[in-house]
Amino acid sequence: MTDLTMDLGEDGCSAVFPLLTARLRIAPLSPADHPALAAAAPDLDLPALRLALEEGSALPLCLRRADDDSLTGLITLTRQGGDYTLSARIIDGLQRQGYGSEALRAVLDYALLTLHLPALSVQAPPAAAGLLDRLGFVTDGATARIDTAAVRRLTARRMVLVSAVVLVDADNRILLQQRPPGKQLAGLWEFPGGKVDPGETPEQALVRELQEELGIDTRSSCLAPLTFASHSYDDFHLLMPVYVCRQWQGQVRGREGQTLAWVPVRKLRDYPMPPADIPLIPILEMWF
Ligand SMILES: Nc1nc2c([nH]c(=O)n2[C@@H]2O[C@H](COP(=O)(O)OP(=O)(O)OP(=O)(O)O)[C@@H](O)[C@H]2O)c(=O)[nH]1
Ligand SMILES: [Mg+2]
Repeated sequence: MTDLTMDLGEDGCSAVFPLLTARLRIAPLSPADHPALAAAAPDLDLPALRLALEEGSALPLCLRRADDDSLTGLITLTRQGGDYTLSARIIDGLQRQGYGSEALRAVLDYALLTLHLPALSVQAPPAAAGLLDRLGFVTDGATARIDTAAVRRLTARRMVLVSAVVLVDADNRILLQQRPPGKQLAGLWEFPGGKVDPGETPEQALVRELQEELGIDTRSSCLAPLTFASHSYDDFHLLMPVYVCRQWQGQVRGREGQTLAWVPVRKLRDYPMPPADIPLIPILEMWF
């Protein structure tokens, strides 16, 4: 039998949570969630959920929007004997916006491929049949069930290699650029860089991208490996080597219409970044 809360430390922290999706942060229910949940879903028995969480027999996961932290829903994994069930609740007024499937993909991935639960079942109202079918559930009467193989098929993603660079100026500030409207993750602040083309090394890709995006010249020898990001987006897995560069020629300018900002490392958290970049912040805080 699996302790559903095994990834939670004594302080409720964990290396796994929050699970991040394109729009959501998914984290175990905490007392700070109670007021919003009680207001949005008064029928939920919050004390019982907290007790089950403390006993390790249930893992209630709160869904909050990453941009404004507003409550979106609750997904609960429950152990009953040797069986594991799932229930999902999207707050009234927020249904049919894709939050359910976005969150369920991440939670199924976590439950079956990280916690290694063998299978999960869900009480399936007829209205959810289409969604559950798309996710890979097999319906039998009022119950739908999904197993590890189906979740692997659901979450299989192509690997995309992207090189990025932390450009550091003489005042130890770091260059961020804002993703322009119309692109994926528009409005978020990222490190310059881009996809590695076939036949290119990650360093060659960066030298090219820095010229295309910022109009500056540098060389592979000026790019020192710093760290990497590895993150599953809904439709691909991003693997992103991150370099640091302090030497280049030319004046940095946004050649693709993007807004630029030179940011002292202590201010990085003021700039909303793509989920893949969040784990990079403490590393930069340590180094700069
Ligand atoms: N450059 C860059 N890309 C990032 C970062 N973080 C992150 O998730 N990505 C993701 O990596 C993917 C590729 O980046 P990109 O859009 O810059 O690729 P690109 O320059 O080749 O652009 P293009 O495909 O529009 O020609 C995007 O989905 C982007 O959201 C980051 O810090 N820098
Ligand atoms: Mg780019």
